[in-house]
Amino acid sequence: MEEEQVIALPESIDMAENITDKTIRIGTRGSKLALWQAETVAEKLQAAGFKTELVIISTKGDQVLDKSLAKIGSKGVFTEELEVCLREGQVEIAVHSAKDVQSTIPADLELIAFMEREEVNDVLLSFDPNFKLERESKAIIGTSSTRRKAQLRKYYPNITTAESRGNLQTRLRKLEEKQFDALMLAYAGVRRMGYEELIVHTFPADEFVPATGQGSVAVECAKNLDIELKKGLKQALNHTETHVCLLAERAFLRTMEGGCSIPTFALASLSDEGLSITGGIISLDGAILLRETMQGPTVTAEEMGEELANTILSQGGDEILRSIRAERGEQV
Ligand SMILES: NCc1[nH]cc(CCC(=O)O)c1CC(=O)O
Repeated sequence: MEEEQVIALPESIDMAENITDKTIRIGTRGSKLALWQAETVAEKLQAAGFKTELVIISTKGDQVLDKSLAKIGSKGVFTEELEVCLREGQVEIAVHSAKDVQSTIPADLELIAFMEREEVNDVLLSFDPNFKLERESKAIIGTSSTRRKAQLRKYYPNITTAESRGNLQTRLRKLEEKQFDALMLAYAGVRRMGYEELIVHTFPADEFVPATGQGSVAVECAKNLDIELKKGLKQALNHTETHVCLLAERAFLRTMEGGCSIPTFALASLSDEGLSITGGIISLDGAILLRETMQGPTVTAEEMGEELANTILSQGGDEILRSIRAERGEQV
């Protein structure tokens, strides 16, 4: 006897039709790099069947260009206004450079995806193709990052740095105007903007360990967004390997209570043996560098990040943090 054929529509198809009915409004900053990131997210979502719309939102980090980030205050300068829109339901998701996202995000919001990471290195750009960075170089390098300044002071003691806040186009204009000889940036942004031909030096990531999250794009949403929709978005956007690495790095940053204007750094990577994370802190003058590497199974990513931070703090990292905060007149 023939078996009766029951053709049940798989639940997932049903669900997919439902969640893709709604247009996903994507909140983004308006800089060229931010738009590149948001468009990449939109393309991935469209490939998964979603309809998308970009909503451009200006942040304090875009508006205040005459102060370094350390002076504006490190918390959420590039993310706060986007988070307000998530909360008020004006957008379903917000897209950020993972590096710009605070280590602890507000309780009513969550990070649902980290996109596949680009090469993590910092690079130097110059309009002079013969520009060479040597250990004794006396060049002026444009950067406003406390981490990059401190690392330069350690490894290139004769270098001078000059401020270079603003979006990548603004910084390139400053380079063009010869406000400095070379401009230091994350390779990820340079690549995404198509400025690779100006690269004259690539810093090795073991000396110039990047900032937490460098090279990855983070996607944030309100916690109370429809759970099936969240699942669908995560499936379309999240890169599992990058996610694991960022969990470890972000746990490190959270435990260090660093924020983006403190010269901490962390970089995790995956291999057959599991997860490896290198991280630490450097004093502003580059004189004291604390850096450690830990290895372990991927399931312990967050614990490893925390343990690494506690190790660094107990080796004198807490002292470095205290003196940086005291110098800035913050409460210690
Ligand atoms: N804080 C600015 C910022 N946020 C993300 C990037 C670059 C792209 C990335 O790392 O994802 C940059 C510029 C830079 O550091 O050169």
